[in-house]
Amino acid sequence: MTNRKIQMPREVYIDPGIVHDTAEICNSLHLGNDFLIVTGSHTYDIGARPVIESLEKNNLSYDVIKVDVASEESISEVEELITPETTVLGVGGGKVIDVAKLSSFNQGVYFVSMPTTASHDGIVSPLASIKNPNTSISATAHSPIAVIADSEIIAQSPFRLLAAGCADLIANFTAIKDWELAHRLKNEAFSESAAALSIMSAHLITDNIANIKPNLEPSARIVMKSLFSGGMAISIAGSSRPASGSEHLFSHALDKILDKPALHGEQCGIGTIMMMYLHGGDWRVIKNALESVQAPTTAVEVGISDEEIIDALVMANKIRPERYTILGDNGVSREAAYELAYKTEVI
Ligand SMILES: NC(=O)C1=CN([C@@H]2O[C@H](COP(=O)(O)OP(=O)(O)OC[C@H]3O[C@@H](n4cnc5c(N)ncnc54)[C@H](O)[C@@H]3O)[C@@H](O)[C@H]2O)C=CC1
Ligand SMILES: O=C(CO)COP(=O)(O)O
Ligand SMILES: [Zn+2]
Repeated sequence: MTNRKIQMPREVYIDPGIVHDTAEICNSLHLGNDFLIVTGSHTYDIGARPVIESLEKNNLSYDVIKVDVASEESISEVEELITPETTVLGVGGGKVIDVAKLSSFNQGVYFVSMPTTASHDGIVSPLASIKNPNTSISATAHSPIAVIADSEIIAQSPFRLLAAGCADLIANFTAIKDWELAHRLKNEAFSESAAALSIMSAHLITDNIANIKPNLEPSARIVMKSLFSGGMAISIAGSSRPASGSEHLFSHALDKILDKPALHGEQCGIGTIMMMYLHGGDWRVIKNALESVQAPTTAVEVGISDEEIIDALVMANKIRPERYTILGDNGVSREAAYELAYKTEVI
């Protein structure tokens, strides 16, 4: 069977306090009695505790594992705890959700996505970004059976994380330009509906910038809804193409170079400014939008040196050679990379 399927979550909840209804929601979906909570060291108290309370109140059994990196190793550790009866609950940031998503997919069991913040657009997507020492892959996994996003928990998460989520969405503007280019130059399959949904998701942020503020539930809801529709675009495309282009390759390159990378969305946002310049678009509009949501736009703000920015720009086209972007087959020269970062005020 070669037909491509589009997967979507069956139920999506974006509500304040919804985490306390985890057991009721799982019961209504007939997800059984055995749960594995995949969470992180920070997110255990914030997100996993109320989940545990809900499961215990309803006499559902559970196990807990904490993971902090999205690597093959953490996926194997989680898989060891999964039985055919397990439903995996991924409670945390992007890395936790990717590990929960891929380990449950590998073991053929259901997965519920429970974000504790709105920092990335993988919350509902069927793909998992996995990093190993030499590779950064976008692995095929599955969509969550349900998304339970507690907008109160998300609103109280550090605003830097929400700003990163906005930047990950603003990156869609250059990701779509790259995808269109690959379609025209390399005949790569292109989905009009996925592209339109991706751009609409980015506009949900740029059109609502004045309403995205710290510690406000309605703000968290706007960001979460935009990440949801951005994730749907990835589902329709069946690849991260609508949300990941040259700006993401730059971010993946930084992840390889840096001991302590900045947030995924922050790096992608800075990459979007520079890639919009390369596309001949209005990079200042991107910079202003990022500034308005308090996302960083310069290397200094994220503690990255000029040299590391240049290294990442030069390395970016080699990260996923099969993903054609404005960086072309040969990438940018060191001199051009310097000009690019300098002219866009990144360095
Ligand atoms: N599967 C996909 O389609 C996508 C995957 N990604 C991946 O997601 C990852 C990036 O996700 P991030 O969430 O930025 O990184 P992350 O998972 O490392 O989380 C960032 C930090 O936020 C903390 N955090 C989460 N919720 C919190 C809360 N409520 N209060 C305080 N701290 C909280 C975490 O503990 C962590 O220290 C990357 O690995 C990226 O490649 C990003 C976009 C799409
Ligand atoms: O981060 C993503 C979309 O925002 C997914 O990207 P990658 O496929 O490049 O890992
Ligand atoms: Zn991203």
